[in-house]
Amino acid sequence: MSGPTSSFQEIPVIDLALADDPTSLPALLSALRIALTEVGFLYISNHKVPQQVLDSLVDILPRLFALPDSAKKAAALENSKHFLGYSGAGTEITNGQADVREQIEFATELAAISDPNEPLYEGLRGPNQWPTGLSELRPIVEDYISELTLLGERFLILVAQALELPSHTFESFLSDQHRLKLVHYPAVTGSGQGVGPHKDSSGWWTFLLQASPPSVKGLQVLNKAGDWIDVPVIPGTLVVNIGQAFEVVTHGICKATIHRVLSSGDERFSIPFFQGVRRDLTKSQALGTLEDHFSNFRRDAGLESEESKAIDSPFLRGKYDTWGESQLRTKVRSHRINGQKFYPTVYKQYIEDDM
Ligand SMILES: O=C(O)CCC(=O)C(=O)O
Ligand SMILES: [Fe+2]
Repeated sequence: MSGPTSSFQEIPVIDLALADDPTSLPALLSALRIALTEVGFLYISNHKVPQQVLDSLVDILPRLFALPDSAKKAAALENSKHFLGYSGAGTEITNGQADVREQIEFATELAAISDPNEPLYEGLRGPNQWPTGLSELRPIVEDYISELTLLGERFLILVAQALELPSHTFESFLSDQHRLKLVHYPAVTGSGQGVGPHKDSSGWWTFLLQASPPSVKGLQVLNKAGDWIDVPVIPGTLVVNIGQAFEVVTHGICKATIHRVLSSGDERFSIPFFQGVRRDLTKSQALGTLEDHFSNFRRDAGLESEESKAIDSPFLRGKYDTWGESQLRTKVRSHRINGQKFYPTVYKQYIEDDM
């Protein structure tokens, strides 16, 4: 199995304030490098996202999910060609089992493309849908997406430096569209699958705000020994993890680590932001751009080659050459009603193509 690269027992906390002083920056970069290459999951503190932007979104979640069904269904994801909107508990399957969570997916606000000459995957672009009866939500979500977009860009500069690359190396991979999910795990009796074990497939990096008090547990990550390690809420931090495209571009040096959420008797809220990869990125660009750097890196770091090289990615395994098409296939497979309705020419092929 390709997974995390070491048997870590806890998730490192990286203090981004160390980047503000050239004398403390090296300590940050070396801690970040270990987190990236040996764990694949980290917390960041002092991330500079304004507290009011975080609080406003966290505070509105209970009211949002308590809206009547009709208000949520006004934004139903199944009506969106762009896979944006509300989906109810049990409609998403991870690892062959239904996830017990309801969620609303938003993205950077973009106009839909109507040019039939554009690739089909450009259908992923498009406007958000908003539930009715909660007009405060839109500015709060839009501010949050703007701030997280900036944080993501700042963070990628540090990641490049930690991996001994020019500071702006990773910018050229970024999409104009990032995605944000507001997630509600209802309380269950006993324990259940909030979301099953998975690697994040939809983005470059994930920045997750755990939006419940520290007493509420649920998120866990898998280490190499096969143990599930808790990722408790640490106030003032965001959890950061690697998405599959980043694993591909770094030739497996940075792993997209497997994680899951267990439901419990406490309801739980969370807010993952998925930094997007440009849809026209091809496999050869993804693999070729930094190939020499990462093969030297592996040798210099003394990493065991076969293990760190094994990359488990549907993007690489699949027959579709662009990130956009591989994303569209993933979305169609998880939201089949949308697939049938909006992508009838490829629906059957994507569903039957198990790779
Ligand atoms: O709810 C969480 O803490 C994690 C959610 C997650 O892993 C995902 O939606 O990809
Ligand atoms: Fe995830």
